[in-house]
Amino acid sequence: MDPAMLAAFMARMNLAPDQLLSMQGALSSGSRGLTVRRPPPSFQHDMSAEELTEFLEQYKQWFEEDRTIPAEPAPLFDRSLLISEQHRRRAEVERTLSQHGVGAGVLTFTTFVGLAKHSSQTPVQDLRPARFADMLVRQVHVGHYLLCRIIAPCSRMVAIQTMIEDVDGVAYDLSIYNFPSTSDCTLEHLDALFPVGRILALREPTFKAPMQGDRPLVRVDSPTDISFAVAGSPLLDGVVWQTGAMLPRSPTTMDAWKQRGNNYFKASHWFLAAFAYSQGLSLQPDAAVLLLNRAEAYLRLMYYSGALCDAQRVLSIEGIPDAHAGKALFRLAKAHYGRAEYAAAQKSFVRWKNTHAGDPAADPWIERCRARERERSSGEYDWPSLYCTARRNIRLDIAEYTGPVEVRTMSNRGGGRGVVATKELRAGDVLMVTKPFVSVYESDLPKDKMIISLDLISKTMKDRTGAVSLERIIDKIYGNPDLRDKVFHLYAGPDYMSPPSAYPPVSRDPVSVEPLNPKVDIDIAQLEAICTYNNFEPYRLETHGSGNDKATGLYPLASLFNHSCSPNAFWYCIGDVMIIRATGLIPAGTEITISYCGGLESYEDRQTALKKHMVEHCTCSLCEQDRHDGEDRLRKRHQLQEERVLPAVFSAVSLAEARTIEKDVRETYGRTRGPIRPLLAIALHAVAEKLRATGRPRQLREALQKDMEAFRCFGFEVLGQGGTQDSTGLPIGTAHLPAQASSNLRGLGDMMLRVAATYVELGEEANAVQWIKAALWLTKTCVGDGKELFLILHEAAMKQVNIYDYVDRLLR
Ligand SMILES: C[S@@+](CC[C@H](N)C(=O)[O-])C[C@H]1O[C@@H](n2cnc3c(N)ncnc32)[C@H](O)[C@@H]1O
Repeated sequence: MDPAMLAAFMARMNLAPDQLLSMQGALSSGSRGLTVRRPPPSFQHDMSAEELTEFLEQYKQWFEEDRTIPAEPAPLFDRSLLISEQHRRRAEVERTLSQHGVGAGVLTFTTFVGLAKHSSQTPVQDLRPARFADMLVRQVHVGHYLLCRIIAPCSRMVAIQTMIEDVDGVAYDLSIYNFPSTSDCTLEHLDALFPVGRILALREPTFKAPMQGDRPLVRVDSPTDISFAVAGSPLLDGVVWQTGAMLPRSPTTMDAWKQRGNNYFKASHWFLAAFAYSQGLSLQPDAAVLLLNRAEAYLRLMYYSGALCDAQRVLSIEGIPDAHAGKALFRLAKAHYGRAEYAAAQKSFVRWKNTHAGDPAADPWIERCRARERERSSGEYDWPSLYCTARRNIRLDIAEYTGPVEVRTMSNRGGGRGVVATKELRAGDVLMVTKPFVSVYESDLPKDKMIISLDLISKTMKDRTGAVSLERIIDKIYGNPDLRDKVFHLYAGPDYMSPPSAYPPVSRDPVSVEPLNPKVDIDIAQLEAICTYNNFEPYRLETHGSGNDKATGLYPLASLFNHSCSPNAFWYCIGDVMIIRATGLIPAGTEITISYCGGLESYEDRQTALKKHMVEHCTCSLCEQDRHDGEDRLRKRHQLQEERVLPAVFSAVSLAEARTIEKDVRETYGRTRGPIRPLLAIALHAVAEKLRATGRPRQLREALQKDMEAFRCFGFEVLGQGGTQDSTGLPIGTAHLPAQASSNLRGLGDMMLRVAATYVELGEEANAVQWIKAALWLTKTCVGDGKELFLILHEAAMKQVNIYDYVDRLLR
């Protein structure tokens, strides 16, 4: 920095002349330094659950302690040294990436969620400009924006990192988090978004003390806090850069931007294409081709709100050529479809068809619109076909359905709301079929990158699908600003204002998407809390919860259900579609609960899972009974579950040893508790399997007894071993499904079929048929449909015990 600039800076900082010397010393070394603070506790990847909780407590304490250090001026750093430092970082990242490309292992990143962070809610035009000289470290500059210019190429860890200068030529690091399209992008992609010379206006920036060293940095968490000040922007009026002009090498005409956008589009870089078209549009706002092209790019990005607005704008331009109008109409129709406005979509597709005689392009779309409308009004779906599609493609195209339920105020629940039945419901009734706002599956993510996200709200570690889901939600709101309330009206915990009592929020009109100057505010801290309180780990029926495809999904409507470990409704997913059904009779007006912790057997596991969802103390009947069994029994049961009640153990031990395990598990349940004893059910069935393996009639009969008891322990009403039946003629009661149904649907059906196979072996066909019918009833009630899906779901189990053909014939 030249002496004149330094003097100007000193004057702005209100620093006395005698401070100049130390300041100058700091220029090259940065040694004047910030207040020394103790280093944060360090995280180890192999921490136990207890150590992790302890670490997260300590980290939070450290963070809060750090916040009590008063804000202070930042030391100055030599601009050219910072630039060369950033070039060095960039080269390092390039090296790492090129080595990484040849299989150098997994890159691991750690991030924290749940720390205080500011996101601006004030439009940039209502803010006042600030310069670094006005800014203090450890301060959020509310009421101001920082006009800055990128002076070195980007690098990245979790955040995008670069170097910026303000109008005075004072330079510091900039970290940008959560910017759309950048989570796994190349450095060239970053260069296109944030090239050297790009001018940004950062709304209400946070100037942060660094974790290491003493170089403070500007941290931007919300992408909506960034406005891109392009040529002609009023933000640049009268601005003179001390270090001289420095324009990014970018197009200066609308046509050149269009060309650039088209190049990106051809390379499937949809966001970069939309970004380029937006820059062209800043030069010529009514350029129909740019709007049309951007609408198409937005469709690919699933920015349906943006696509709809752009297409509408084209259609409103007077004298638009027919070809443009046709394209705009088709894109408008697709945008309506993406927004689940099926009637409006159908109308637009039909309009298009009417002006394109003989062209069948709209026909399949019209058919899809009709199918979606049918699903939405009837709640009826082609489950076998959806199930088969979901095995290849997780994201399913269906319309959502909301059954006879509604959200009501519930003051005894965190968030103050819950879901109730609006009419009497019975086992298997569909309450909701719902799509995620976003979902992320392990299989969506690159194999060579690991993000560990440490959640300081729930004091738990999230898997990387959890970390990525936050980025995806931000991206979706960025491109669909009118959907913001759908997420932001969810419960964010007691640190935030109570959400509105009604849900879902009233639908808003679509909002245009302007990447240069976003029209929506996304509060990242609140969003992180919303994710902690509301995210699901979707259990997919077609993978049978195998755990190979971990996932995180935000299902806003389903998030309104409160938890119970013995719920009156159960849920599962086919692909990414969540289905919620009643477990049994639910009188009108009764609260409907679902389980947040799947089919976890042990009390301890359930409490750990509930911690992630911020349910402090579950008061459901199962938890009450478990607590009544006492801590010793619960500890013993958990230990048995972890060490003994495992398929590998049962297959290795003798029948006598298996019986001992069953006895040990039995003793962990108090005599007086109710019949639901999930771990005992598993042990009993394992013993039954060992008995079956002997093939001897006496043992086969005992196996049947064990399985009957197992069914009772899971929560079925067993009406008799091939004996008494109710009016349905089935050997189990059909008024009620066990809570286990959702997470072990296939397992329970398989068990029934093994019972049937045993009866076949004993020559008691009538009983065998009853149990096959029971398994069929279970599939029908839990998943809908009958034979087709039943045969698919249980094919492996039936083939294993040689009854597939027998069952197939029976059901024909
Ligand atoms: C996904 S939200 C459920 C809907 C929430 N009640 C609302 O008003 O938006 C999860 C939060 O609801 C509350 N909650 C859920 N089940 C509960 C229960 N059984 N008892 C008390 N609060 C519960 C907890 O605060 C939990 O973190």
